[in-house]
Amino acid sequence: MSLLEITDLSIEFRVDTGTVTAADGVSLSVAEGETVALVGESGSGKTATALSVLRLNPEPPCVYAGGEILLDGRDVLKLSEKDLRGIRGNDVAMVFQDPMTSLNPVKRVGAQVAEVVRKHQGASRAAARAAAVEALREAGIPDPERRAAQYPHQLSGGLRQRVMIAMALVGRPRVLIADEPTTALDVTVQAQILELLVDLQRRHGMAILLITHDLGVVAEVADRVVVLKSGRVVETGEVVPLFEAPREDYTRELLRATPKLERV
Ligand SMILES: Nc1ncnc2c1ncn2[C@@H]1O[C@H](COP(=O)(O)OP(=O)(O)OP(=O)(O)O)[C@@H](O)[C@H]1O
Repeated sequence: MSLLEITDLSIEFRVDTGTVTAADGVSLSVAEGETVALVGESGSGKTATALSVLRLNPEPPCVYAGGEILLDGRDVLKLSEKDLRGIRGNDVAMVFQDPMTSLNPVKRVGAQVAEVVRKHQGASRAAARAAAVEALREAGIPDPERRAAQYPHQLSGGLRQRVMIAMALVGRPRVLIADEPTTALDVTVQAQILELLVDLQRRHGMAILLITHDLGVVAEVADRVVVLKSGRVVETGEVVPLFEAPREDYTRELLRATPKLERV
């Protein structure tokens, strides 16, 4: 059994104007050390599906109308809020598109990472600060001591994303969910962040669920791909064979929108 096994998942948002079905019988799995990409056009249900792994869709209006999400054999949909708190950041961590909205603008980044260290390891203030600098170094931030003393706005977008990755990895998660982690960055920096994720995965053997609309990114880093359309999986398979011979017109359309595909 894979580390993460989503089976027949249905997610609904029950809003004033009616019910929006964000996932309609989605099944996918991610094994240890594997990267699975979730692709699809805007509104296809990628983020709602990914957030459901940590039960982070707001309930209400979100209702999990069916299916299961097994994390190491435990169904996330049946867990108490207390158990979920134990999973978030420990077993499963997330990295989002825009680090500026997740980082506190008036706190030095080192202190923000140290806070996460203290939460996970209960370390002393000094030990947490040292561990934070190490985490920043591991995330490929040059001169991490100096950077730790800076505020988010003093860092480039790429460095801010590295800070977020450092924070996500402090709890040594077994699953990392990366939702459009490079979309806000320019192309060169995108490639560096993807390389960092691949490198960290090799070192720690994490399972990565990567949400992106960019099939170029998928071609570079993913092992398998799951194609979503209107909340349904229309096609799934290993990246290279699927990209070479997509079965569905929808996948072909997505591929046509991608200028060039390369693998690192
Ligand atoms: N909190 C919410 N309340 C109401 N509807 C929601 C909520 N979150 C998502 N939805 C709806 O669920 C559907 C799927 O949205 P989701 O964000 O998962 O798509 P996506 O594939 O991630 O799109 P994008 O690439 O634009 O982020 C959409 O119709 C969206 O409007």
